[in-house]
Amino acid sequence: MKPSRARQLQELQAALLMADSGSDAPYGRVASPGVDTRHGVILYLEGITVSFDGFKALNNLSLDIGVGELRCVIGPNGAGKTTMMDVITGKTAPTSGTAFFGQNIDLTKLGETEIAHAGIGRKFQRPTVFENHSVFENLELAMKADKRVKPTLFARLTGEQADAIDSTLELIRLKHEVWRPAGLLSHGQKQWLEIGMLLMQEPQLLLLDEPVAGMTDAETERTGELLNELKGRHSLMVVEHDMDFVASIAGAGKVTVLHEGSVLAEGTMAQVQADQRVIEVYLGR
Ligand SMILES: Nc1ncnc2c1ncn2[C@@H]1O[C@H](COP(=O)(O)OP(=O)(O)OP(=O)(O)O)[C@@H](O)[C@H]1O
Repeated sequence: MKPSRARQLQELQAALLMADSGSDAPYGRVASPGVDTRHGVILYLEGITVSFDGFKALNNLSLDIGVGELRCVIGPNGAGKTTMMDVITGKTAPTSGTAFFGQNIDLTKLGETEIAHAGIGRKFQRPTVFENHSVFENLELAMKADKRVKPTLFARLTGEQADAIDSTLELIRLKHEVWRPAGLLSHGQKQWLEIGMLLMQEPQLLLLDEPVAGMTDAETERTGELLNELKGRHSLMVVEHDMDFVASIAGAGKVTVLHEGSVLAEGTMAQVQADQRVIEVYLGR
């Protein structure tokens, strides 16, 4: 017999809670303690060094991201992009340096789950959606705990909850797939759904690791539009290898080029593309 929807929701919520307590928890759960962004900066990294047995994966890295900014980060293999995201999300402790979320939240003193709760969402390369459950259920389950519907048979979404799901569906272009099991979506649609699940947590800063890897050209283009729609409402850091994609979404915004664990160059896409050091270490390869 098919399990009831209430039962399915209970199981899913239990799975999410378990994921929450684990070190790889991708989604935050509780209200942000309040990020002080009065200076217009959402993320400050200063002099961050990460040494692995003496090898510096990050070497005195400094970088700021403004509130509402869409920042693209590029760099050749081994430049330190993943390590930098690991530091921001509390997965890796820096050997030295400071990392602040807004003015007041010292990321080096928090664990992964606390950082997710504080308002930093991370999208890994591979989509991790609940394949047997519909697009709607995936979004419903990802909703912040205090806003989520109780898993009872008679549970109803409030108007506010329904609106949040509806506007996210619109944003991630999955309104026409709302009852489709997530496992039947295309790769690109799964990636959008996972972005939607992160958005249900209302993060202030979203880190996206190669969001268009494996996507078709049409999906890539739509993802670019989506990220530009998110800009302003959220602050975004997009780590990408696909230069054409970065060129298409960066607009007049800043692009940061990492190399050997440090910032090699920073500026508009046109500026970094014209930078001789960048051409040598990355674009020229
Ligand atoms: N746990 C670790 N122990 C030892 N060295 C590591 C560890 N993690 C990363 N490194 C090294 O640190 C450097 C930076 O790695 P990182 O994965 O951050 O680079 P990346 O820019 O994300 O590369 P890619 O584009 O290939 O994903 C690499 O030389 C990598 O081999």
